[in-house]
Amino acid sequence: MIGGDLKVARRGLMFILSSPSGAGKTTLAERLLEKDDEMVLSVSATTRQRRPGEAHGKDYYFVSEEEFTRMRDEGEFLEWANVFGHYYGTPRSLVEDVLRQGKDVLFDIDWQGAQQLDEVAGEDVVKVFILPPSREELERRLRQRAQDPEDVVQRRMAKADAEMSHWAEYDYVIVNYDLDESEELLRSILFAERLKRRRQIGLAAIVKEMIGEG
Ligand SMILES: Nc1nc2c(ncn2[C@@H]2O[C@H](COP(=O)(O)OP(=O)(O)O)[C@@H](O)[C@H]2O)c(=O)[nH]1
Ligand SMILES: Nc1ncnc2c1ncn2[C@@H]1O[C@H](COP(=O)(O)OP(=O)(O)O)[C@@H](O)[C@H]1O
Repeated sequence: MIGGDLKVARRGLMFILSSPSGAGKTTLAERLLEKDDEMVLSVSATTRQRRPGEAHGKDYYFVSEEEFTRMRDEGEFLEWANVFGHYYGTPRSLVEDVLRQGKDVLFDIDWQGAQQLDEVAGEDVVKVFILPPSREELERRLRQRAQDPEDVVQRRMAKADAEMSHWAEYDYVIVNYDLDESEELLRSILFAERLKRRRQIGLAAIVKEMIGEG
């Protein structure tokens, strides 16, 4: 809901975060979700291995290639892509349920997923690209995270340029220098997008009553 005592319903939005691996999108997504009860994370299916500390059904649905293929062929994904040699897909059911409630869905997906969602749900999609301050800092963060073996870190750094080359397809870009600052910037984008006139439902009738038009 929006505003103080004035309760205006709204259309839920599809809030997409993309970035090269290590730039900070997962951390920022978690911070956004912690403090916002009108937003739900879209949990993707993936064939990549679970990292230490990751939980099935929370961070991802970790599935076999066979299961992923079955889900894809049965149309269970809103979008899917092969990223860094593994499959990732967005299950359709949760997204549709959350949007129907007028709540927002947060997506941590790559540029391929963002393109596909844009095609199917354009005006409900808001896309934010997170850039690292530099390649050196990106590599430092990937290593500091210590969730990937050396060969994976190298592969993800090699792919970073290709990922970042899609920055101009996004509505907003945040250079993630400082986490606290980036979190506030991201939240300000979200709040502004929620207040867009075309996302608020029933305003015409409310204003009409307020200004006493016959
Ligand atoms: N298209 C698409 N990309 C996804 C999905 N889930 C995760 N990704 C992307 O896949 C890439 C790898 O994700 P992950 O293995 O968690 O590594 P991370 O980027 O280091 O967090 C990232 O760019 C994610 O945004 C999905 O459902 N669809
Ligand atoms: N602004 C920042 N300054 C320093 N470290 C950061 C910043 N943003 C993220 N990190 C750290 O960088 C690592 C990668 O962040 P993560 O959210 O996993 O990136 P991604 O999901 O984009 O791969 C994590 O250890 C995270 O705590």
